[in-house]
Amino acid sequence: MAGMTHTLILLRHGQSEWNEKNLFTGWVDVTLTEKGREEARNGGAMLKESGLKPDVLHTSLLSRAILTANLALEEAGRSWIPVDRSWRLNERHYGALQGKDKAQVRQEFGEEQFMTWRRSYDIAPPPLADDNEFSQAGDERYEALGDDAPRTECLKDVLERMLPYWEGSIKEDLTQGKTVLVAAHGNSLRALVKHLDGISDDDIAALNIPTGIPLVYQLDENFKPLNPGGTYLDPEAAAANAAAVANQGKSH
Ligand SMILES: O=C(O)[C@@H](CO)OP(=O)(O)O
Repeated sequence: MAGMTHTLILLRHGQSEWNEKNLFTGWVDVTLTEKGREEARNGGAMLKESGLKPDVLHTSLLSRAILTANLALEEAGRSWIPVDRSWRLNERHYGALQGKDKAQVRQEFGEEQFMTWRRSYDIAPPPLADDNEFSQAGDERYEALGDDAPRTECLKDVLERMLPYWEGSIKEDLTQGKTVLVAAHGNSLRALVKHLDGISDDDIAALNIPTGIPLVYQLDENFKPLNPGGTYLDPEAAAANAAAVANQGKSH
């Protein structure tokens, strides 16, 4: 339909137990802290207040995104909407860094290596061994992936595995005129935002997504943002929270 616009809402999960402890998380399935639950409910209240009404939800297979979406939608009075979940929306697999303290990694390997692992576009941490306590090998939710299940990922890998889901399931819902809510993770959402806004491989390093604050995109008929960068429903809180994410590993 000519002139058709689409509404896409991105929501990063609220604070997780490992965000609080400052540990690299990736595919480890940790739950939300009480603060994270509160952030999720606040995000839902912001949605309600804005008048935006998600018609369909897409989440990763990780509990922190699922729980965040559930709490936010309950608050917004829309728990009933249909849901689609995919590993393609999962957080970046953090390889051998999963379970490690960010400040300790920074201290041991230095600022440059730490930031290369955290924010470079195409350099992944070393792979995580299958017998590591934080490995997902053998986790039934990834059974269908077989040997293709990642053991580490860089942001480029995340973008490449996320795109088919964006191009397929999400665009399909948007094309049907549905308001789509995507509840996912810091790095899977960075990948999606990079794609939507055409951010360069270098510039994406500086972009951080805050927890629990809905980021709304209005897209034109070619899925190009009419509001580049999207619009946070609470821009002030989003800026402060994103700065805190950027500085993780620098304290304690
Ligand atoms: O640990 C992780 O999985 C991510 C998100 O919490 O961290 P970072 O912001 O360092 O990429």
